[in-house]
Amino acid sequence: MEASQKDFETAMHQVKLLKKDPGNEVKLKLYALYKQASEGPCNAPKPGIFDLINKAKWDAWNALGSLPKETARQNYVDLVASLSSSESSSQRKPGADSKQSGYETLVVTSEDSITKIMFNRPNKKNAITTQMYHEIMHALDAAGKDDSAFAVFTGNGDYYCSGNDLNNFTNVLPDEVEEKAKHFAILLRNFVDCFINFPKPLIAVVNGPAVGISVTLLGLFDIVYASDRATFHTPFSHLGQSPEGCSSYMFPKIMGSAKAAEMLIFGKKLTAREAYTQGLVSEVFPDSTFQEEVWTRLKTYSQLPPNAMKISKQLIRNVEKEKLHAINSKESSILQDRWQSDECINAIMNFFSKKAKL
Ligand SMILES: CCCCCCCCCCC/C=C/C(=O)SCCNC(=O)CCNC(=O)[C@H](O)C(C)(C)COP(=O)(O)OP(=O)(O)OC[C@H]1O[C@@H](n2cnc3c(N)ncnc32)[C@H](O)[C@@H]1OP(=O)(O)O
Repeated sequence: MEASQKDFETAMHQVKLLKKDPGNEVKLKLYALYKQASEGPCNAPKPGIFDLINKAKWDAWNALGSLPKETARQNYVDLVASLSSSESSSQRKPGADSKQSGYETLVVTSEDSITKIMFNRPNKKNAITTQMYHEIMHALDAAGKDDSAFAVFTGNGDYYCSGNDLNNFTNVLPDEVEEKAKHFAILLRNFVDCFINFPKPLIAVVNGPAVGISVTLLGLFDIVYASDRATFHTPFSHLGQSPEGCSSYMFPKIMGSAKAAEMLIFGKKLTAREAYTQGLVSEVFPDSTFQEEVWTRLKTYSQLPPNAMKISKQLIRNVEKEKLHAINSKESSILQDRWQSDECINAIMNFFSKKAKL
């Protein structure tokens, strides 16, 4: 049914009740539709080029050409209805309805133009199970296509993430090891590829200790904020394994080969301050104010023009994309062999016999 004059008047009243400024672009659209609906095609003289505000209004109205009054009225009523409904949904309790369904190991929310992907196995220090690898890939794919400005990873509980869930190694029968190792190498390669390919700014909010692959991936993030309680640990040699997440290339590039070697070969654990000094972390915050300071800042950044941010991210990252894919492929194939080695199998058995807490 077409909008009536009464609907139009009600919409004009609703506009005045909007609590949030809808922004200049929307206000110009409202103005143009209002003028077209009430007076028809633009008939006012064109303002001078330095009369910027009136010229913008005139341009918006004039751009509607010969749009019929009834259509303009309908479009005006529809636009106001969408503004009112998005305002009332944004007034709902934060997080109440923004949580995306279909995830068991993550909490994925979209609010304030930010897609937040939270590791959600706090009792297991957010260790990454095979299900979680798949859910993260799915969440990244969706976040790359949704209307958020950027994606943020963080952890629920006291840990950011304790890396690969070592239970991924259990339940593998001796005659299945070769096949499983091949399968996991493909999974790992695809998983890391999702981070290399992610088109928007990618931010880590490292709320606590980070281990293994959750650390190496940080080299593929654009910004890393850390609580001063966070630590960064890549105990690959202890586990009979080798670096992944493109860290064999990104870490020496970020922190220099001497510092990267200490982390990736000897498993030196860094404090948040050390990680900051070495360029892995953008900024460190006191744990007591971490969440508040970081999210306030991210909300402000999320209001910047999203396409500009996306293009800048891609300019920074795309030069090395092919190289990173090749490195990822190499690291995954080396790990495929490592997982079948005695060094690795013994280290995993040690973890489960609780002989070797890292
Ligand atoms: C055949 C081929 C299969 C290949 C499969 C490979 C799949 C892809 C691999 C990609 C490459 C990734 C590499 C890495 O990430 S290497 C790093 C791996 N992570 C670790 O080695 C950390 C192990 N955990 C610990 O050392 C400690 O738990 C930790 C220091 C993190 C915390 O110690 P704390 O004493 O504070 O707490 P608990 O140990 O009591 O932990 C609480 C419970 O959480 C469980 N937990 C924690 N981390 C892990 C983990 N990574 N894997 C599995 N389980 C984990 C821990 O066991 C406790 O559980 P319970 O309460 O049930 O005992």
